[in-house]
Amino acid sequence: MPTPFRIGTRGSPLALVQANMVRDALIAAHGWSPDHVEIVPIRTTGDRVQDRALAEIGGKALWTKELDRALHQGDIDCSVHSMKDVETFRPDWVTIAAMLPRADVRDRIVGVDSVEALRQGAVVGTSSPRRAAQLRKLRPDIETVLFRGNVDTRLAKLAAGEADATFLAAAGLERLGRHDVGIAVPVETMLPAPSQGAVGIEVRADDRDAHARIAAIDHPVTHACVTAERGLLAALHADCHSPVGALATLEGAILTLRAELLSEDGSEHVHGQEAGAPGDPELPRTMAADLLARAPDAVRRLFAG
Ligand SMILES: NCc1[nH]cc(CCC(=O)O)c1CC(=O)O
Repeated sequence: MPTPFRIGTRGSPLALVQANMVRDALIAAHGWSPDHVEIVPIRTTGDRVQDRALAEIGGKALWTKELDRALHQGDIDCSVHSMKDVETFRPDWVTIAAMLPRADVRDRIVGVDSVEALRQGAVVGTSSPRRAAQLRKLRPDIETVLFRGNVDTRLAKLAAGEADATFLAAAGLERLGRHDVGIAVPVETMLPAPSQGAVGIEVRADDRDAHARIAAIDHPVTHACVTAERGLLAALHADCHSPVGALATLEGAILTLRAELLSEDGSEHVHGQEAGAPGDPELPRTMAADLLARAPDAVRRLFAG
């Protein structure tokens, strides 16, 4: 029997579904037999710590540190991530070799049918600085409380009356088969997090075999859009503390990047939209410079880098 190709993943239900999508794609692309691919779940600090905001306890590295170590040591051949959870700046020894086709990029609101339908003074559970700021931009009367944990934990908190509503990414809900949960919020109302809905696969930069195998399942449209969104984050020196929404779309040969930066309470904000060639690293850089130049002080201060 050949040595199986090892796919490293976090152990959460969503992460395992996404790892299985990668497994299925590899089997289909290479005609491999199912026992040629092995899924290796790895428990991360981010999975263990559920009671504080992600930003507070160390950011996106919490989801990637243990997986990085396993990849670096050669315990796994690739690692699968929600691109939204992948740090803006990655070490040189690792390469994002592919992205799967993106799912619905929108947030879903759970508990009420829309942002507009929230009662005056409602309480909304979220730990996302972006969602809190975007919500309070539209509805300054609303209060936010900390909500973390997996989908079921958050829904249980909602059912227990800890909040009137919460937000969850449509992508995660769909991949978990929870099509019944929540109502999609239009991107015009809440611009999604950069990379939301995209699954990425990393390999060691020096592992040419793994790179070739993984590159075969790449979805170039998703890859181009998410690369532009991540380029914007890099140019802004932004991370998971930063209230920023961004969404790139590709139609024909034109990539359109939309972005919004907000102050923490959402009272100040700046929005931009620019079109250009996919893969042009100048597009997100120019956009970042333009947004920062136009941003009110309370916003620019958050992106001082
Ligand atoms: N920050 C946690 C996280 N990372 C990826 C997803 C969902 C899947 C995705 O957006 O790709 C979620 C949950 C959420 O935001 O509701």
